[in-house]
Amino acid sequence: MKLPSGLIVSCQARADNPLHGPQFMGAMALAARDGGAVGLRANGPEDIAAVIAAGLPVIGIHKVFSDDYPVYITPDFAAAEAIVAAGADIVALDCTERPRDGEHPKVLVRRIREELGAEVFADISTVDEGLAAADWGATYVATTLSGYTEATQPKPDEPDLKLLETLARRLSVPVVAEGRYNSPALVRQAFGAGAHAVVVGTMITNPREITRMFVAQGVPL
Ligand SMILES: CC(=O)N[C@H](C=O)[C@@H](O)[C@H](O)[C@H](O)COP(=O)(O)O
Repeated sequence: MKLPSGLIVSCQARADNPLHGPQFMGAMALAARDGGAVGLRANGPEDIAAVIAAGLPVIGIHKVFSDDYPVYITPDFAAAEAIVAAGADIVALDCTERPRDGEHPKVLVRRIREELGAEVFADISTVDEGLAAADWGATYVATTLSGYTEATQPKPDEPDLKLLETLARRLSVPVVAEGRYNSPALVRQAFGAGAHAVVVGTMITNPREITRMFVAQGVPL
């Protein structure tokens, strides 16, 4: 399924989160769909299989953490294969130039498209990485990793609208805004800057973080 233009909701909860698990992420997906989301992003085969029931296009990722390498979003072909088998329409992967254990992202993009027949969603952090990923054949380029790589730290509170705007101007593939789009006003700015779609995670699907924000910013000491 192609990714329509609109709001995409990322339904993710790590193992330490009380909402971890396919039952919760499946329910989040239904709520997001009923609220008007046009697509979903989910992590790992189990959660992906659960969110598919919402009937929206799914951007699948497979986070695999390593002590030796910084790349963890779908770091290798086996990780991509597992999420396509679970039903992901689109595979998102780290397309930064950071060191990894295994094949270069250029090779992964080609293999995912040719061998798995899936579309590729390139998570990048800089203009050069975005241009390279589009050259390699990525179907979508997304600003997901801005603020999370050495080249883009320290992480600001605001999303990287400048990166989005530059890529949208220079690329012919759809550019997706992702990372710290924490309010409807910022989502609107992303569309104004040329985004094809905007992915929102924490502020919609992570009640623990939302509660922390209310407590930190709203409750008097
Ligand atoms: C850097 C990284 O690992 N980002 C992850 C990618 O899948 C998720 O943890 C984010 O929640 C997602 O990108 C949405 O962003 P935000 O939660 O800021 O709306």
